[in-house]
Amino acid sequence: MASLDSTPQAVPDLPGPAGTAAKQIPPAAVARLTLYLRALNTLLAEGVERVSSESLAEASGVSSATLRKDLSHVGSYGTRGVGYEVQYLSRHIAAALGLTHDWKVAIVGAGNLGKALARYGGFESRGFDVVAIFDADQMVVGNEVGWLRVSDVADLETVLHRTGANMVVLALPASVAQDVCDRVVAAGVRSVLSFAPIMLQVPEGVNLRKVDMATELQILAYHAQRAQAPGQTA
Ligand SMILES: NC(=O)c1ccc[n+]([C@@H]2O[C@H](COP(=O)([O-])OP(=O)(O)OC[C@H]3O[C@@H](n4cnc5c(N)ncnc54)[C@H](O)[C@@H]3O)[C@@H](O)[C@H]2O)c1
Repeated sequence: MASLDSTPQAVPDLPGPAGTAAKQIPPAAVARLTLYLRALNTLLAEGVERVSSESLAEASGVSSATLRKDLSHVGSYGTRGVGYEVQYLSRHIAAALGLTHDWKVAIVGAGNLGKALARYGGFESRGFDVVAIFDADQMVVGNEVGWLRVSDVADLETVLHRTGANMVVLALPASVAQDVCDRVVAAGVRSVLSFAPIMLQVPEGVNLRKVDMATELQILAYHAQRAQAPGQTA
């Protein structure tokens, strides 16, 4: 086990005030940190103050060795025989993931997907405030979605600026996604999540993530048919 020390102190790889980590955390570790954070927040809600690496690893579905290695990226080592202080570690991970930053999310496209996302109540508690939703269809503009009113995409730049949106979700047809993405980027937004089934181009310095459920389903289908094939195990 690595040397163990849970004293709350400044660590070299904690994020700066803008939420940018001084040291790059490997993408797979970033994904697992979100799992640890969820488990820690459940423990916090239950009033648990300390947790062993074994228990936290089990609650997150990883091995304790992986957990300890991942946590070394955020500079939190826990105390041998005592474990991790739940609130301290949760704050550390949230800071490393940039979740102490004030994230304001705008959704472009108020169709089936955009409306469902805007109405989902689970983003706010995870640090994401949905501040605007846009559409181009004048039959949709002005409609209420949750507590928001659909803005005209013609006013995209003005509304992004007024609301301080710093993340944009594209829930648009593929045919218009690149044009809208270009406008979003030109308006100064540096984080874009796209559901549109098309490869988008963004300049360097802009983070683009694509969600493709169809691809995920295809991967599942591949594993399912392999598991069903005679002589194969899952
Ligand atoms: N990746 C995934 O897992 C996944 C899952 C579902 C849908 N999708 C994709 O997400 C997108 C949205 O799906 P949906 O079911 O909500 O479609 P939808 O047709 O219900 O909604 C699209 C909305 O975009 C609006 N729109 C069109 N052009 C626009 C523009 N220039 N500016 C602003 N708004 C504009 C339309 O008026 C419409 O309201 C589609 O591209 C779909 O293929 C992806």
